[in-house]
Amino acid sequence: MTIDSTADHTTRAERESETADSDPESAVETARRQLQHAADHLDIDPNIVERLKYPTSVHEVTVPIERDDGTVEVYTGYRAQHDSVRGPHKGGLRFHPDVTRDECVGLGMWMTWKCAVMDLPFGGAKGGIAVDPKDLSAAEKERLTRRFTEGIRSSIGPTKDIPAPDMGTDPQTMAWLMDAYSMQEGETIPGVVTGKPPIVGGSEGREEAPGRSVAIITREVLEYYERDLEETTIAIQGYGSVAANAARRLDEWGATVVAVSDVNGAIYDPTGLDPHAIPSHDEEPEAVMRQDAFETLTNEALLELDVDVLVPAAVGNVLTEENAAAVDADIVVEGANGPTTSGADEILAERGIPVVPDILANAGGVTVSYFEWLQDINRRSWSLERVNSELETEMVTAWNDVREAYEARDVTWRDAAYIVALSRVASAHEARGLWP
Ligand SMILES: NC(=O)C1=CN([C@@H]2O[C@H](COP(=O)(O)OP(=O)(O)OC[C@H]3O[C@@H](n4cnc5c(N)ncnc54)[C@H](OP(=O)(O)O)[C@@H]3O)[C@@H](O)[C@H]2O)C=CC1
Ligand SMILES: O=C(O)CCC(=O)C(=O)O
Repeated sequence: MTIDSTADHTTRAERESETADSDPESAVETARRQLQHAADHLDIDPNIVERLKYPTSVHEVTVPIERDDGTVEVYTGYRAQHDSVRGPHKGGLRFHPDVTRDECVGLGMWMTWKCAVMDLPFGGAKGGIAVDPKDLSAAEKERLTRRFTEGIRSSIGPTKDIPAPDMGTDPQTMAWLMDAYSMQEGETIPGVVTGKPPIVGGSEGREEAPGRSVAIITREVLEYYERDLEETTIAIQGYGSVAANAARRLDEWGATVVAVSDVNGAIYDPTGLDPHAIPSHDEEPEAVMRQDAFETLTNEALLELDVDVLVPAAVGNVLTEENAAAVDADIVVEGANGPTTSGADEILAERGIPVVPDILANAGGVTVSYFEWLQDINRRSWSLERVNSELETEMVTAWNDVREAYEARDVTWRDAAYIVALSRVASAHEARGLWP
């Protein structure tokens, strides 16, 4: 079988993009553009690139649940599996009102590159349910998670596809998923999901890992540009799992975190906030704007603060063609997945503002998920010290791989990370033969 991507006709990706012309750029469009951009720097089979623009499969399930008042509400859930040439599909589950099929496909593609840039033996996937978890009681969330797990049960498993937390989900959600799956399979199978509480096979350090990796990569990029972490001001959008942990680590390491935000807006203090005194989203949703603050700002204004480092770590598509010219940070480190549209990427590159991409910066989450999966298989847990020490090693190794690609070619940091990832994925496809 061959995929003819050179013939004079539009590709499926182009046709799909045309239908979404008037909408803001979707995650899958951004992901495809980024893939093509990086592929243009590499001598790889264009058929492999064409194949990688699509998921292997997308599961869509109807998720009816009984609300606490006895009525039934019906939600839609997805699991998009992008590529598994290097190992089982891996990636988070998102509970958020904006979840769509295309978003899951785009986020699943990013997981493939994220696992490859970290050299983990996983492919990429992402899933979610279009729901506002803040509208549900804990019991309703549990019923939703169990019903969704039943819907996707045949396509997940420790050697097939391993979900994990993402926006709107947490260790408790993962424990319910593990229990629902294990009950149906007739045995306890902790390795079906990562990000669980340690008492049921979760790893120490998993929850704070994506934020820790954002902090490690921020430290490395500052060193690369010969900047002192202790003289660095940082604005962070969001205050969830990724943002709060990044803020706390960076603060402990001597940086000055001057702004953080929740869905309602941002707080700002040019002399520095105390990230440990502000409850994270998991500790108390929407708590940021309830803090006493030197100044409050909108989320949009946070992105335009004059700081050394800007870390968008909440939702996607916040840096766009409309505001990229107003970004006043010297460096952007992506904590969220897909915070920068392709148009914004170009403007920031023209302005000489380095953007360190999500697939490297927040990859600590999936890396410790890999450690968790190993611990589950071996039925032996690691200490927090071991987890953090191995995470540090993996992050610095990946940083060095990306830095070498960056120095070897005239490319952006995003292209450099894609070059590392795509080379590994494409080589695996070539070695296995077309088209696993
Ligand atoms: N969790 C993980 O393991 C990983 C997550 N990521 C990515 O990081 C990002 C954040 O995820 P995570 O920290 O887990 O999410 P959480 O659900 O823990 O937190 C989300 C945070 O974003 C805030 N928020 C929600 N909507 C908006 C908005 N429109 N504008 C500004 N802030 C908003 C929330 O505020 P409020 O409290 O008011 O709701 C909350 O502080 C996502 O892009 C996710 O895909 C990446 C790697 C791993
Ligand atoms: O831990 C994982 O498997 C994936 C986490 C995730 O969804 C992400 O890194 O975006």
